[in-house]
Amino acid sequence: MHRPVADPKPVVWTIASSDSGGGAGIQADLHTFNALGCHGCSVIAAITAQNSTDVLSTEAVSPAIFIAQLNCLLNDLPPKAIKIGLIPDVQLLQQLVLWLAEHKAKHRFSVIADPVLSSSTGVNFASEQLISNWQQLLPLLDLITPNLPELALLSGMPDAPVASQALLLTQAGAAAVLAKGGHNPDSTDITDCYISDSASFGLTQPRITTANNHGTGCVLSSAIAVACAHGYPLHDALIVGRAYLQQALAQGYPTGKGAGCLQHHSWPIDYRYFPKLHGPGTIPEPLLRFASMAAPIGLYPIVDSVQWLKRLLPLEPDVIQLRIKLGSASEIEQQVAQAVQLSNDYKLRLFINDHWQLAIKYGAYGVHLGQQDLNEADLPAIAAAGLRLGISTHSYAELLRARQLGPSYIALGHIFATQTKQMPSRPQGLQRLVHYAALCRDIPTVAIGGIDMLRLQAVVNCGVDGVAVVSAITAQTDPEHAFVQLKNQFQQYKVESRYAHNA
Ligand SMILES: Cc1ncc(COP(=O)(O)OP(=O)(O)O)c(N)n1
Ligand SMILES: Cc1nc(C(=O)O)sc1CCOP(=O)(O)O
Ligand SMILES: [Mg+2]
Repeated sequence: MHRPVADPKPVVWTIASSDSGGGAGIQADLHTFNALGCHGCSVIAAITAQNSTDVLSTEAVSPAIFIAQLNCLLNDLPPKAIKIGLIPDVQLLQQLVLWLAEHKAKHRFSVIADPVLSSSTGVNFASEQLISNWQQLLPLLDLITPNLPELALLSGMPDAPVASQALLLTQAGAAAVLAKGGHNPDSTDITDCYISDSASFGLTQPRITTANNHGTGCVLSSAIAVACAHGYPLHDALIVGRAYLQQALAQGYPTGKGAGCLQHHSWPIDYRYFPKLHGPGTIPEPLLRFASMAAPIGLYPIVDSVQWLKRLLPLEPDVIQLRIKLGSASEIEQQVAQAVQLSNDYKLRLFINDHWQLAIKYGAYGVHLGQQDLNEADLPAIAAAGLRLGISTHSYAELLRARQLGPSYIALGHIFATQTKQMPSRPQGLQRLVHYAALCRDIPTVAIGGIDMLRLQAVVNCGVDGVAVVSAITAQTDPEHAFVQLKNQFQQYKVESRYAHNA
């Protein structure tokens, strides 16, 4: 008998200590790995006798068994990512620095470290020597996630602004720092501050006031490590980590007499749990209102000339886009003017790609803009003119930025490899499409990139409202026939997928 071959689960390690109370440490890390679809392995540095109120005692393992765990796992279960947590022993931390220096480059795993220098129950694990060892670890880390007291200990500049302290850790070798703002008692929101060589931004969420908060740092760093192991870029891993933590906190439960635990659940898809991004090109909340799409998007052909519009408009596309990349300014203007006139004649919804001034001037139904285009466009003018706005996205970070602008639809790309355009990002694939579409339940979505008749049903089943295609129509020997087939199949798959969801 043949069994279906499942995709292998990425392997993630936690190098940390046991929390006998089950809410933090190795125990919380393994729950997080499992809930987010990874296989967890553990390298135990110490055993703590701990309950919900106190850490009563801590005993580190011997260096021999510490190294034996690392080496035996590396031989058989090499990690895609490693999370480092509490290592309350100078000798073990020194061993770890040497071990990572020897193996990290060759095995190319990500290392995310939560420098647990004190427990939430008030126990201080930090000695001068331990802090100095953490400083030696910095150049081996892809990300370090200190809270504010830990950041102060590691930077040695407790009175400097958070961003300056975080910058100091990057100058000492950490590839990136997420300074967690939860210990700032004055705010109803929590803002974490991210700094790397190439970027800095903030992630803000409402503070969840709860006594069930034991292990938050462990869970956040573990969730970030998992998202890295699944291949998400670090920016997106931070977003997934924050959303997972917020969801787990919102559903936390009491245990003993002290702090309760977080509820481990599943991949976060509820927009409520996702952070707001602050940084260049972002606004925290929609300040503009773009007109809505009025009717579902459906099959969405993208063409590069008025000639193509003349061929397809009589076939009544649900929505269509004119995407011109070549020609002089006056040629482009002429094409846009004719295209809008044609779309009015057929009473069909036409989006103009990139050329938002011309779209406003000639009164198109909408404008489609990419992330780069957004930096140059006058969004208030587009909204004031009553045009719809579609925005391209290729990651969680871009998706949150787009959502915060309140557009009429969000494009999710590129799902599969495409020959039509050079893409700087990797294909997203269907699993990510499911997550992105679920995060946009209240706003129409369009999948784009490498979609053809064979892939249409799988894409529709991911829950998108529309599917945008270029070559599946324009590169076919009979484009009109291809369009009609795609449109009909789209409708049929949509009905079937709705039926399947309701069954
Ligand atoms: C529906 C839809 N999705 C994505 C794009 C791509 O827009 P952008 O990222 O601005 O890239 P260019 O199309 O300008 O090359 C799109 N046009 N339409
Ligand atoms: C124009 C464009 N934008 C993309 C994005 O992901 O933003 S993918 C893409 C090309 C889509 O062409 P085809 O259907 O031939 O693969
Ligand atoms: Mg563009």
